[in-house]
Amino acid sequence: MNPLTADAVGKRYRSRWALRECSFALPEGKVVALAGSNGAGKSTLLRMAAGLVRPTTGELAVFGTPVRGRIHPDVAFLAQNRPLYRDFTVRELVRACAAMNDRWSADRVHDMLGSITRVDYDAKVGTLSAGARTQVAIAIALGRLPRLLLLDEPLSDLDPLARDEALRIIMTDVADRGTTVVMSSHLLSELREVCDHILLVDEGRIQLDGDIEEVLARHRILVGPSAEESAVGGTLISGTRTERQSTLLLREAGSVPASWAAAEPDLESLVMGYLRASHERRSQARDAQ
Ligand SMILES: Nc1ncnc2c1ncn2[C@@H]1O[C@H](COP(=O)(O)OP(=O)(O)OP(=O)(O)O)[C@@H](O)[C@H]1O
Repeated sequence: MNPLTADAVGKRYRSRWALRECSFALPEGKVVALAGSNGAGKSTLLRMAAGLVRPTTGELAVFGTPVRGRIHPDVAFLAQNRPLYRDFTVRELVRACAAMNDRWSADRVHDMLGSITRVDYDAKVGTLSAGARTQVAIAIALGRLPRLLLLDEPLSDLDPLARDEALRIIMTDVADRGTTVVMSSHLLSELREVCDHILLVDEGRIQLDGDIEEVLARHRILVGPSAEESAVGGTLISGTRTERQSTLLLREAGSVPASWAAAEPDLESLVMGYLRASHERRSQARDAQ
């Protein structure tokens, strides 16, 4: 069963739509990269999936059950600001979370904290480094034994070593329990190493949704003389141009003139190409007004 589906979901804050007509069905047991530029609607989508924000239109469902204003028992959500009681020690925090959750595995939390991060249980949460705090927050989220883990920017403000540790905790759970993870982030190169699936949101709409390998294989970056651009076949997503040379991102590239070089994009250039396209659409709409 799909861990998370969205059917024509939209969210309006006052007069402005943050998300519109978003439909998707995420596959089970995958690690999903939720990408998009600042203000694209990633947090809004995750908060709606966690039952913290109600959609204005459409419906989200977790394992087939519509999300109606409360978190599904199989879901754990870690918000961007990692809300933790800073005056508690790690031990007190873990005990408090155990008391607050009907379903809880102390062993899981101790495994994660003990063997992977070696966090000091007697340290006050507020005195931990940002990396250690994130690791504690992820370990606690996993204490709920979620089947769907929603993480909003789990890697932001972490140094490369702390990022690696945080990802290791997450991936250990994926390997041990087949958890589905949806992780918003701007760090595409890091996501590429751990994610199977991409959901790209921009302008409040889903721009890309699919298995990363398949999505990359459907696209090509073409570089060649600007004068011959009209001879290139396929669906143009976006391009950058100098007087002599064009660099184009195409979906389902068709005929490629001999003077052009073609290569499969990496995740970063693919996402950049789509974000550039929506930026161009926004500029054109502004110019037309
Ligand atoms: N509570 C709110 N009230 C009014 N507008 C909001 C609220 N929350 C979000 N928005 C607006 O909705 C849009 C989407 O915001 P959201 O935080 O979901 O984006 P995001 O993709 O998570 O951004 P970032 O990458 O910067 O965290 C933005 O324009 C934001 O200003």
